[in-house]
Amino acid sequence: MTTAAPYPFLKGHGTENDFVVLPDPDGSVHGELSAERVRALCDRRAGIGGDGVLRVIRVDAIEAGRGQGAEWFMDYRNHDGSLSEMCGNGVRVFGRYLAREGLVDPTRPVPVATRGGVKTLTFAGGAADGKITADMGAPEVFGSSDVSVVVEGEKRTWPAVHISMGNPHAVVFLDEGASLADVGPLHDAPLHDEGVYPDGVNVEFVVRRGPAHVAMRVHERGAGETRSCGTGACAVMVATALADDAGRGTPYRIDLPGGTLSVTWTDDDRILMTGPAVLVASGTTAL
Ligand SMILES: N[C@@H](CCC[C@H](N)C(=O)O)C(=O)O
Repeated sequence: MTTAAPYPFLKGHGTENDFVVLPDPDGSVHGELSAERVRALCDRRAGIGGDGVLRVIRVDAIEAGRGQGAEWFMDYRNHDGSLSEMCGNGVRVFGRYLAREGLVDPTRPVPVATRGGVKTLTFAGGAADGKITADMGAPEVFGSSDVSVVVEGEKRTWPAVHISMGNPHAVVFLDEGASLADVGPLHDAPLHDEGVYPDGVNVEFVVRRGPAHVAMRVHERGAGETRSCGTGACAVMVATALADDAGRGTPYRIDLPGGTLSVTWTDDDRILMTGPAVLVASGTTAL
């Protein structure tokens, strides 16, 4: 691997879904950010460590003319260097960085361009340091009977609900009385139908905790089991609200190993996800 000149990075997380943030406003620092470099940065022993990388780059430097009013593009990469359309925890961390650096005005909605379209961030109380709500747009629900997930170690197959939040999800409801630990270790990616998910899938396992309240574990495409997944929490909320036949506008509490997110499905078919976003370190690296 080639060694780069030292360049700035930050480390942040949203409900312990953690990211290496790479400021690269005009695209001159990283050029074509290689999968190899992403893997080196995300390595938890030899690198900085993270579930993914968030490159902060101006729309004009990467997708000129496609920002629909957004100035900034979240160039998201998974831990293994693969691309994803969207990252829900990542976009809040991305917004935290922009607000902290004075690159956006947190008293106003902030549009962020992603491969999954423009997502708009709202900062609680207009403050740069409170919770952040991401308007994740409309979910796509593809049905509930023809998708299954197999966790090899447990030799179990579950039906799953196929939902897209820009990226693909399979939501599995465990039987009443089951616990999330019953799924067993999620070291390997759950098996899934390649015909349904040709580009892989994020798999969520869900138990109910009470009215409009669930808990979940997630195995992320390109990252393994993580402590949280924002788009996964949104997919889980949609699947649960459909199962509940719930009216729109009810906030659902989604507990994850790394924290709690609140997700609401609006009357006009948008998913609003609210949660924390934290920057914990900054420095330079030549990785
Ligand atoms: N952790 C993210 C999702 C990241 C992308 C995902 N692994 C994929 O490949 O689609 C989130 O918070 O949404």
